[in-house]
Amino acid sequence: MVITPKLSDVLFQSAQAVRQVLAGQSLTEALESTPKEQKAAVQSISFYCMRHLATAQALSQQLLSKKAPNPLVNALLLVSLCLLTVARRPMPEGELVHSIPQYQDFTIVDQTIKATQLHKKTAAFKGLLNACLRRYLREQETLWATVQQSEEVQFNYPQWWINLIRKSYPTKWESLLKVADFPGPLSLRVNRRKTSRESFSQQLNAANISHQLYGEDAIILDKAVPVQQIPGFEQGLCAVQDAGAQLTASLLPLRDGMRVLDACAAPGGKTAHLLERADIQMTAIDIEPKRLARVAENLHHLGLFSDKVRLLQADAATTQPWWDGELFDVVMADVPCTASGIVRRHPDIKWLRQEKDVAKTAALQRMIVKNLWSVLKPGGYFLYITCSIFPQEGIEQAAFIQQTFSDATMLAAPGQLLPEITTGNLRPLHDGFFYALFQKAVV
Ligand SMILES: C[S@@+](CC[C@H](N)C(=O)[O-])C[C@H]1O[C@@H](n2cnc3c(N)ncnc32)[C@H](O)[C@@H]1O
Repeated sequence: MVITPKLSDVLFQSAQAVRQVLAGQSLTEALESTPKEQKAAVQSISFYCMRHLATAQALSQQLLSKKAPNPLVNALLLVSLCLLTVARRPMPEGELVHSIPQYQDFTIVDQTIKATQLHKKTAAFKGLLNACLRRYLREQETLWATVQQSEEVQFNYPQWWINLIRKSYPTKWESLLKVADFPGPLSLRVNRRKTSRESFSQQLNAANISHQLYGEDAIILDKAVPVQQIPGFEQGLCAVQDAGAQLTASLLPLRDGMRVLDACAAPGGKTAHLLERADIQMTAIDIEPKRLARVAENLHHLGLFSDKVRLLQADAATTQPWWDGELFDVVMADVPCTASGIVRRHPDIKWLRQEKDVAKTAALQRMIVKNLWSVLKPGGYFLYITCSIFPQEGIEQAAFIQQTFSDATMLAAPGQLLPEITTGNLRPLHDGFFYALFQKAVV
């Protein structure tokens, strides 16, 4: 029997998650403490709030004469305002309903007031929230017109981010920003070790899951379904991975027996893809032990773990103490970045990043690259990857690599991959990535 959680409980838990993101935690981490039976509903509402946070914040400022009395009251008001404004937003072409349910206005207000009773920090402010929400319903046209003056509200990004994208992409900045309004499609990578893409595609057809093929190994579902409904998912026939992230394996000239270093591996999507494609000696490192544990889990699940795989918790910016002194044929540097290319899947990133993080992250990327170049064999391949669309982390880093290493030759690679909206389709097939491939000269 499916138990539908009470909306008041869901609103309260969503407010808890939003409050945690506003305090600096990622939404994924914040949702870890959500009760299981409320998880799906809370996830859908809190993700929606992250997509439309600037609008809700601007409306809330109009409604409150001063700062919210505490962060939880603030978050509950933001969540309610997000839900009250669902009907005003456009939907992707061909979709009849939003990814979150639409409730009647009076239901949202009533359930928000009930939610205030769930915590002592909100209970005393029932009257305040009631007054704000009722005023929103009375004056929404005027309030909406006022807040819409701001670019932050129009695009639901911090102003520095809007400015940076406009400066970097003067002809397509608006569509690049709008990409984050809707979740990305569910994309799968077919595990070549267990099945072929053709046979897997037939299994999906038999299960009435419509889809399209992309690149060499990807399958993009026309409509997302829970992964448990995907045939063979539990058996590791496929894994969830954005189609843009799957270009990695096609770019590298992998051959059996090669020594490959995946220098920033967790959670292991690209590690797994390379292991599906060739019998390589894989060293996968990551600085975060908790994230590294997920690489192991994912490789086991997909049947890719063997004595040819070494997983090490290590810092890619130094060779001490993890490197055994033997050079690698291939180094893959999927470096830590702002993740500005994947905001439609992680909309909390827009609010967690700060302008200063761009330069800080770019500096770390350079340290990592400098170190990793030293462990690459002459004649070996070096693939630099980020899931960012900021040029400081992409094209400018590729130029840095060329200038810094006189023995680096740049080979053909996609460069900046943008999640572009094509005519009418608000859901690009892949996220934003940057790929640059180099070969080290043989001296
Ligand atoms: C973009 S993610 C990698 C995604 C992964 N390649 C995949 O396809 O699943 C970047 C990773 O770099 C790790 N990281 C950050 N700083 C690092 C460092 N100094 N050394 C090694 N790993 C680092 C992070 O913990 C994170 O898991």
